[in-house]
Amino acid sequence: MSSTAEIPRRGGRYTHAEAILGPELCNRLANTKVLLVGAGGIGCELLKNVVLTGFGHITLLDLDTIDLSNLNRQFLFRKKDIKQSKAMVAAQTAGAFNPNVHIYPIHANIKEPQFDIEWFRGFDIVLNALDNLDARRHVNKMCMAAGTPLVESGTAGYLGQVQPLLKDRTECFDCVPKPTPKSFPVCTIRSTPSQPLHCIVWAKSYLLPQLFGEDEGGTAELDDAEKQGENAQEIAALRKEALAYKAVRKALRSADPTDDAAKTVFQKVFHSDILNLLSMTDMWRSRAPPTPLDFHAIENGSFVIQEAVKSHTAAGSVNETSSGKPAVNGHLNGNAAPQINGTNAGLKDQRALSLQDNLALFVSSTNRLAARLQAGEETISFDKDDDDTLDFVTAASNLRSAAYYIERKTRWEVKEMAGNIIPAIATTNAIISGLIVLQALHVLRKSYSALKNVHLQFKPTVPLSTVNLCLPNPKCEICRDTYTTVLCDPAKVTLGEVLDGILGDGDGERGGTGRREVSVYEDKRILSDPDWDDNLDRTLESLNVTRGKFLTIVDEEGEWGNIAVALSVLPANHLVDGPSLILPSPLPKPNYTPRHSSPVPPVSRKRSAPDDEIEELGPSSKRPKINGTMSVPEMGSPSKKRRLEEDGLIMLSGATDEADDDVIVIN
Ligand SMILES: Nc1ncnc2c1ncn2[C@@H]1O[C@H](COP(=O)(O)OP(=O)(O)OP(=O)(O)O)[C@@H](O)[C@H]1O
Ligand SMILES: [Zn+2]
Repeated sequence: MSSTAEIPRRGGRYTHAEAILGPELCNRLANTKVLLVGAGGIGCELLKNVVLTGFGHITLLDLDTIDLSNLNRQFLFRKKDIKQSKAMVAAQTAGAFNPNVHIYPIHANIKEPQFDIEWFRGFDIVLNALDNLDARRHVNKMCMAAGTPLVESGTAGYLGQVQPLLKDRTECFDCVPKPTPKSFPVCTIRSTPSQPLHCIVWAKSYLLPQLFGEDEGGTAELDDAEKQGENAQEIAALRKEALAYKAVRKALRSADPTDDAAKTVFQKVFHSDILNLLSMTDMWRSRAPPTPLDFHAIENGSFVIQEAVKSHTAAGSVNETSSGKPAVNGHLNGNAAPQINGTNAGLKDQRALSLQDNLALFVSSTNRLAARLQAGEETISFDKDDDDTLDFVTAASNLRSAAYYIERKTRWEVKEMAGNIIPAIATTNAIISGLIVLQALHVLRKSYSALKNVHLQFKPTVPLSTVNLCLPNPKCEICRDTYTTVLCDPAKVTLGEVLDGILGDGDGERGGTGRREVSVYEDKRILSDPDWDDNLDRTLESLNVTRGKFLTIVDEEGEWGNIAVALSVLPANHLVDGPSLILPSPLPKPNYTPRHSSPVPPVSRKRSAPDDEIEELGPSSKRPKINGTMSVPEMGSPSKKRRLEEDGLIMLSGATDEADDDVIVIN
């Protein structure tokens, strides 16, 4: 990106901007480099704003292509642009609004390795216009590492928020833990659904991936459920059921036209699996047992769903024939009124579907998805804008609902629920985008006291509220780490070389914090600890630690703060026979907080705890949480656990153990 000196901006299109911003900032904007991440609902509005305000160099990044459903609010796109890159089209459309600005569109995922810390350092400010937590957290971490100011934003229906995030001055995005998305116990989803959403989650997140996703073969979800104390017998039955998917997956991938793959799937999931569950009589003592579905009976309209009387049911049994006609004297218990195919008016998607309709939709969508696999698509995952997957989830969830006497949903409702959709409102996006630019201008002016968290709220009399910014959370694992960068060739440099280089000898000219007991992590993977050095002689590349990733060095004694080492590539003009590793200068010096005023040797400290039954450990919150392949208890690294166990100590882990996070009980 060039930083050409621009001609001073006077008059014309900048008259108003100059009057508001003042000549200095107005001119400075011409050379300002801004990164805009996301060209969706907020992104389109925001791009228009930054272009018209006169930000001179705008890099616009988005991974997606334009979809029909974007056109109602992403006004830089037209119908002819569908399937084109959002970043490219948005740049082209908005570029015409102001010929003095340069827009550099990138069609890519912001998490790709080339967008490393050096790349983020190249911007004066980053503006997020994203729609998911994962990408937001990634950009937050990169901005904290690079020291580049970030303005975060989000909208949901009528609500919106803008939050400026500056390293060391304000909270970062991760200083406050975010609520985890709503989840359900595995057994509710897999055996005992009681709400439409349970069946939709089952169809979208379990059945669709089992049939059309990657062949994982693993049952990690069930292992977790077992650990959490869910019904062991039920888990065993579910394991058996999961194994039986192999044959069904094969049928879907076979090109044999005589194969009735959709029927095979139906038989397994709506008949055999339900029969299996019914054999577990204990499960149905206090709840109504589901009804196995019958393909042919539904097809010819003779299938009757009959639920045992529930205490709150108004009268008698609840019956429905598969064509949708009420049978006997029943009406559906709280269900969508049974509708006969085609008789209820309204849009196609909002039509209530009879059992027969759902069966037909199930067969047709399964066949369409199977044809896609056979045409070479390796895996298919849910996308609310992909009609085949939406039809499949609609039909499968409704069939399951029928088996469990649960209200069925229209395709429209399933789309809303499966896509976690809160209707996007263009006006909300427009207001939030305006506020993002106002906050960005405060950042560029360095008017830090003017920075605010701004909320758009559903209160007609006070639509906007502001909150003063908070200081960083001292325990934050993202913005309290000390960041540094090494430039290296990961194919040649070993983990040990980086570690020794970064820690230095502690008192020599190079500085550093010296040799000490540390563990090294890459994201959630542990790569070494004081008692486990097997990886130190391995190259970074062989450990899959490459450009764009971070090595986090954690002091075993919890006295030094974490060092996060960002990996970048050697400069373009680096000599071929030059060193493969360029260390930062000076070396990073994280905060040092001695835990005891008079140092006590670690071993004697452990041994001298006899009558005190409890020993305090360093703050676990400083450690990256581990829940990847190598599972490490939250309270310490594997070596610490090993050492303590050798000393006859037991580490508590798991939610059921009744002890403080930081407590070890002596056996
Ligand atoms: N990791 C990422 N890298 C780059 N762009 C991303 C990333 N994650 C999300 N985005 C982009 O952020 C934008 C968010 O915009 P928005 O919330 O309007 O979503 P949308 O996908 O356009 O609309 P909807 O979800 O309602 O269909 C999208 O264009 C999306 O492609
Ligand atoms: Zn933080």
